[in-house]
Amino acid sequence: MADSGKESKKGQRKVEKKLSKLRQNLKEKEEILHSDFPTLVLCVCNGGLDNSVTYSEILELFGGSEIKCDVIMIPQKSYCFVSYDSINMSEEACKRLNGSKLAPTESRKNEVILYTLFVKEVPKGISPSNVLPPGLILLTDIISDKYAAEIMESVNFDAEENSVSQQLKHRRVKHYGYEFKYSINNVDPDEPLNDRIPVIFKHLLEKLLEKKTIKFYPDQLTVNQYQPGQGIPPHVDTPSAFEDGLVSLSLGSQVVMEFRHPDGRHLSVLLPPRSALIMTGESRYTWSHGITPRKSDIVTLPNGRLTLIPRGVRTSFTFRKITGIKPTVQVSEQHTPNIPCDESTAVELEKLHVNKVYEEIADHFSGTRHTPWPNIVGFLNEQPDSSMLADIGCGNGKYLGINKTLYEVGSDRSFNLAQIVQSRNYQVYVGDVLAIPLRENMFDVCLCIAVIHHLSTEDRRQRAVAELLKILRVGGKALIYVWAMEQELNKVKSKYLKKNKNNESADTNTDDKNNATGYHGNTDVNSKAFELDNVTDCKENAEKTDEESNSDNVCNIGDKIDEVLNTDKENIDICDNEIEAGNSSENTNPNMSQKLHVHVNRTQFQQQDLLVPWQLKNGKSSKTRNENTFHRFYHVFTKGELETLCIKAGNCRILKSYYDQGNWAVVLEKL
Ligand SMILES: O=C(O)CCC(=O)C(=O)O
Ligand SMILES: [Fe+2]
Repeated sequence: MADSGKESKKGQRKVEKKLSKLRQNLKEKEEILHSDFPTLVLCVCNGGLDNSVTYSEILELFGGSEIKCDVIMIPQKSYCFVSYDSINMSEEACKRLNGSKLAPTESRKNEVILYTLFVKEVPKGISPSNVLPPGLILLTDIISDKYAAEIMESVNFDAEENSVSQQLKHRRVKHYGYEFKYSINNVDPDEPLNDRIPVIFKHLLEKLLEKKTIKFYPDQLTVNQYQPGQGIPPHVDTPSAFEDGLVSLSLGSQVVMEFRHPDGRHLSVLLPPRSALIMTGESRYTWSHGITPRKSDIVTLPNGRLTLIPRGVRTSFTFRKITGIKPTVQVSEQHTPNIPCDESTAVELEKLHVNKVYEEIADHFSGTRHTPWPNIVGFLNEQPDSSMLADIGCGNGKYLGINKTLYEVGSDRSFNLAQIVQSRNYQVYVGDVLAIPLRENMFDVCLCIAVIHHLSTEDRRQRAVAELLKILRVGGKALIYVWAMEQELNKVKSKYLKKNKNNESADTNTDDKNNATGYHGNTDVNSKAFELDNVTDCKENAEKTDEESNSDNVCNIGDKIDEVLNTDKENIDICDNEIEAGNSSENTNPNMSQKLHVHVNRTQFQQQDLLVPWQLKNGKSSKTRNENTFHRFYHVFTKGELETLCIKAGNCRILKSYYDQGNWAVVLEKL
C-alpha cells in the first residue's frame, strides 16, 4: 500500500515535471502562453497532426456526444487546441485527460501520452489580432448587401471580353485596365486593356477618394476568386508598378489575411465580407500580405473563445493605380564570357553580370527576400546594445532593424535596392564593398551576406574581406556568408538541391511548381510520433537554403502553419525564377577552358566560377525566355576556402565557421 502510494506520487511528480517543461517549450518555441487558472481553451500537447493524432480522436475524447467543443488542429504541429463554452467543461476535461493515453493506430506506431494545459494566449499567427500593421486601414460594411450582390452579378469570369481572365493554380483571376503579368510581376503601361474598371465601382471609389482614404482614382483592377482551401502567397505588390494606396474589397466569405514584417513580426487580419482593406505606407511597402490556403480560419470570439470559421468562396477586388514605369528586362548574353584573370576584365564582368543584373531585377529580387535567416538574426541579437553595425551589401535591408538597439548603416552596390532600403526608413548608401567609404576602426559589427561570392578574382575577394576589417574596431566582429560549392554535406542535400525533385537529372531542375514557393511543402502526418519537447525548434530548422534558392522560406512559428498547405506559386514567389540553363558539357576540364559555364539550377555545381540564371518568367509577356533571363556571376566556395581567404586578408582571427544550408559562414574578430 505504502509502496503504491509512493509510486503514484512518483508518477505525479513525473507528470508535473513533464508539464513544466512543456509549458516552457510552448512559451519559448510556439508563443503559446499557458494559464495557471482555468480558461476556455486547452492546449493538448502530443495531440497534434504531427503525432498522427486525428481531429476525430480528439473530438471524441474531449467532447463526445454530450459536450460541445471546437477542436483546432494545426498542420505540422504536435499539439492542438480544444475550445469550450464554459470554464467548468474545460476544467473537467483538463483534469480528466491530462496524462491520458492514445493507443497506436495504423498510421501511428507508438502510444501517445496527452498532456493538457489551459491557454492564456495563442500565437499571433493563429488567430487574427486587432492590431493592424502601420498604414493599414480596414473599413467594414463599406457597401450594402444590395450593392455587393450587384457587383457579384457583374463579374463573369468566363465571358469573352477584353479584360484578361485566368485560372491560376490556386485561384481565379481577372484583370481590368491593365493586365498584371505574373510572369514578370508587373504591368505594361503601354498595353492598356480595352476593358477599363467597370463603372459599377465608381460609387465606391469616388467615396474613398472624397474621404481622402486614397489619393488616386485607380486604373487597374484585379479580381481574385478563391475557393475554400485556396490562397495567395505572401508578397508585396510590385512597388515600381503601383502607387501607394491599394484597395482590396472583399465579397463572399470572410478570410484571414497574414501580414509579415521582414523583422519577423506577423499579424493576422480578419477581413469580413463587404469590407475594404486599404494598404498604405509601411503596410503597403514593407509588410508582405498573403492568404494561407486552408478551408477554415481560427478566430478568437469576444468572449475569448477560439473557434473555427469555415471559409466559403471569396471574391476580392484589388484596385490599384499604376505608376506608368515601364518594366525593363535585359537581354542575356549569347556567349558566355571568360573567367577573368585580371582586374579590368573582372570589373567589366561584374559590371555586366552582377551590378547591372541586380539593378534590373531589384524589385523582383527584393520581393523574394523577406525572411531573415535565423543564425544571422541570432548573431545580430547577441551584439551588445548600442553597437554600431555596417551591413555591407545589405540587399533590400532585411537584416536592418532586427536588433533595434544597434546603430546601423546599410550599403548596396545596387541603386534600386538601396532605394528600397531607404523607402523602409533605414540608413543606406550606394557603394562598393571594395571601397567602403566609412570611417576606419569605427564599427563594432559588420555583416556581409552573399556578397563576396560575386567578386570574380581571388584578389578582389581578399580585398573585400580586408575592407570589412578596415572599418571594424579592434575586437569588432564580422559575419560573412558565401554560397558553398558543396550543396550536399554528410549525405544531406541542401534545400537548394532538394527543391529539384529529380536531382539526378540535370535538365529537369527548378520547375518544381509546388515546392518552389518558399514554403516547406510536406505535411507528413504519418511521421513518427514524437513529443513536443523533442521537436526541433522550427526557427533553427526552417532555414532557407541559401541566398540563391530564390525562395525565402518563412520560418516564424505561426508561419509554419501556413507553409504546409501553401503551394501557390504563380505570384511573386520566386524560386522558379531560376531556369534550366544550357547544360554545356564542353570544357569540363578546367585546364582546357577559361569559359564561364552557365549553371543548371538545382543541381550540384560543376565549377567554382559560373553564371547562375535568374529568370523573370516568360508567361504571356512579349519578351522571349532569353530576354527575361539574367545571369549573375558567382564564385562558389569550397570547404575551408573562406577561412583561408580571411586569414590571408590579415588582422583577424576566426571565432566560428560553419556550414549553413548550402552556405559557408565565418565570424571574424579584428585583431
Ligand atoms: O485577395 C485579396 O484580398 C488580395 C489580393 C492581392 O493581394 C493581390 O492580388 O495582389
Ligand atoms: Fe497583393
